[in-house]
Amino acid sequence: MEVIIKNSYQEISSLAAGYLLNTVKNKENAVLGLPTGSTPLEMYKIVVNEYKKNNISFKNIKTFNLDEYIGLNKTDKNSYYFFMEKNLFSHIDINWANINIPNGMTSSIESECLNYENKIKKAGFIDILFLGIGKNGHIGFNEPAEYFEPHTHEVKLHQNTININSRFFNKIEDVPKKAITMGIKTILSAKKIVLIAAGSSKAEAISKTISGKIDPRLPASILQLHNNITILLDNEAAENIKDYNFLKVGCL
Ligand SMILES: O=P(O)(O)OC[C@H]1O[C@](O)(CO)[C@@H](O)[C@@H]1O
Repeated sequence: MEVIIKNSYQEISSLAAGYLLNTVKNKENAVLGLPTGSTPLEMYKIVVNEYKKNNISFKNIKTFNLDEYIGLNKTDKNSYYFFMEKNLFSHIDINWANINIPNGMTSSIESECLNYENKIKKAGFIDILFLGIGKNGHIGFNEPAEYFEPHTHEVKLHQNTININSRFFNKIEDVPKKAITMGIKTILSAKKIVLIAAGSSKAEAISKTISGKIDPRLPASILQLHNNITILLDNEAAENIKDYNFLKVGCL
């Protein structure tokens, strides 16, 4: 695990954007795994700005999003499809046929999940996957559980995730109770993972992710098994890390 700690959210967002842009520059048909949530917002802003300034093309890039709520239309301002369109896809020259986000309005969740897995496999797996992390250690929408769900699946959201995400909705009752998410094996099959976390609310989950026991009750802890992962933290998200001498730490 490579852990990089910077002073600010802005700095880690620039680093994350750099990983994304370099991947696109170096491999014109790269496959990107993309997150939603508040954390990657600045990364997307930087990517869009750089795209406008430089000669970068996303024409042959394929993307797979981590998750989507069940029951929200693409046009719903809280759907992750809408989020991605607003914050990234409508600003770049990506081919819309290359965008993949689980369909939360499908009539068959089982076949949607299976198709999603097959599409990732057919694309040659994800070259670089960006992750946020929930306060409870969730990645994508893989909530704390008794076991790791390997593949893309339907998940029942935990009440604390519903509470936290209710800030985006008019009222808590409007927050969907279920979602479709990539599974843990799907996530680990990415060739490179970049996890971004900012703020002290993530500090406990981050210290357990980095040096806690690998435990499905803290889903991100499984990332210890990935052989090419970079964790980008601001000082606050890093404040609970006690002993990282065994890690390759870049602290600038
Ligand atoms: O970046 P935020 O808004 O703190 O969200 C953290 C996590 O929560 C989710 O948005 C889902 O609740 C994830 O997609 C994200 O990784």
